[in-house]
Amino acid sequence: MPKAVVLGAAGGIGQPLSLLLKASHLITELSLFDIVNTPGVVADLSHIATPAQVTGYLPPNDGLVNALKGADVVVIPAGVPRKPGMTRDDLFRINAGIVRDLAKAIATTSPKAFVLVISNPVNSTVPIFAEVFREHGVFDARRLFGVTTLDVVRAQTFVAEVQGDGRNAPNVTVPVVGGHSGVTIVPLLSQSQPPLAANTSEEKLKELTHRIQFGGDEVVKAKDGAGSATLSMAYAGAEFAFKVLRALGGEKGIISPSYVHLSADANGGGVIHKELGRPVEYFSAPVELGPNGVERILPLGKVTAYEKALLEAALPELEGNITKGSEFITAAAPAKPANL
Ligand SMILES: NC(=O)c1ccc[n+]([C@@H]2O[C@H](COP(=O)([O-])OP(=O)(O)OC[C@H]3O[C@@H](n4cnc5c(N)ncnc54)[C@H](O)[C@@H]3O)[C@@H](O)[C@H]2O)c1
Ligand SMILES: O=C(O)C[C@H](O)C(=O)O
Repeated sequence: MPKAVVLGAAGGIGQPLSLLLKASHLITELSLFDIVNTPGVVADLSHIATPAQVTGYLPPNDGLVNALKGADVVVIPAGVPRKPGMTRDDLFRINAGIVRDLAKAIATTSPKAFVLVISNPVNSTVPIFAEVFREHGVFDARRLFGVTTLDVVRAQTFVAEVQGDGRNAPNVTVPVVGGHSGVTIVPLLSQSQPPLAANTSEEKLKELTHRIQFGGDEVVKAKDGAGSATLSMAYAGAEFAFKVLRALGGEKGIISPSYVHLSADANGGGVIHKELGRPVEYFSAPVELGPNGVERILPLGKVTAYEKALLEAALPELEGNITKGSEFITAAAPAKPANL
């Protein structure tokens, strides 16, 4: 039975996420790391009568390394959240260095683990992980995931509300693709199941799209300086982690959108490149999960002219975010000695 690790476990997301993981019977070991307050979180969770045995670690010494030893799945909500008026990209200055250091520890301690990145800006932090893993010779695109599940969860909820039955949210499916910030979040509302009413106005479609793209801002505004989504993110992060764990356990046919390097499937994301009309390195698309991680990236399928325009609007920002993340590592790498 697998070991799950949470890095940033004492934070706003980390605590409820660790609770949901502790409550799950899919894991037997739950290892928590944070730079503060881990012992209290561990003491609290360890009284819950579920199989997972909880251990906690702090820096300095080998806290992070010990937390990561033998990890099968590492979930990462470490880093600072937004305040009103900030974009996710504004978090790069602080979070890029945090995730780089966590990535180095994973690369050297648990290079085979599935890595689920929540820390923002996800569009850039995932490329940071990939480049650090590449530098250490352990990059496997099939095992690195940007967690975009919250966008899907929001889409389910908001579409069910528009359909007049909020209670049906768990039965609604809406693919949400692209990235995880503003216009890079692209809901494919034409593929909603159950479908939106045929007479849904263009205005309503735009309103719904905007709400899914900027749902995070609603929470940041309501929290008024006290952070961003934590509880809904913990729910979404756990939901995705459970899918990964079930696939790891051999369950077949599990599909979930996730932000991945498109080399993760056998044809290198060729289907998506064709659909988008240009190559893009990372993209959130529905992926089929298996015991080795990504088994297959599914095509986006039929999109409307409106959705095509949304995809076109998403790509420049997404590509800029990807380059920023990758170059944070590659530009800092020492130059290779010239071949004499
Ligand atoms: N992917 C998504 O959909 C999504 C959704 C919500 C929030 N987020 C992001 O998740 C991150 C965390 O949000 P939060 O609300 O939990 O913030 P928070 O400030 O409440 O918690 C962050 C935790 O990270 C810890 N931390 C900082 N540096 C660390 C390090 N080097 N190693 C380990 N832990 C470290 C902090 O001590 C803190 O406990 C933010 O970047 C936020 O933007 C992403
Ligand atoms: O909005 C944020 O900054 C946090 C998160 O990315 C979200 O979508 O809620």
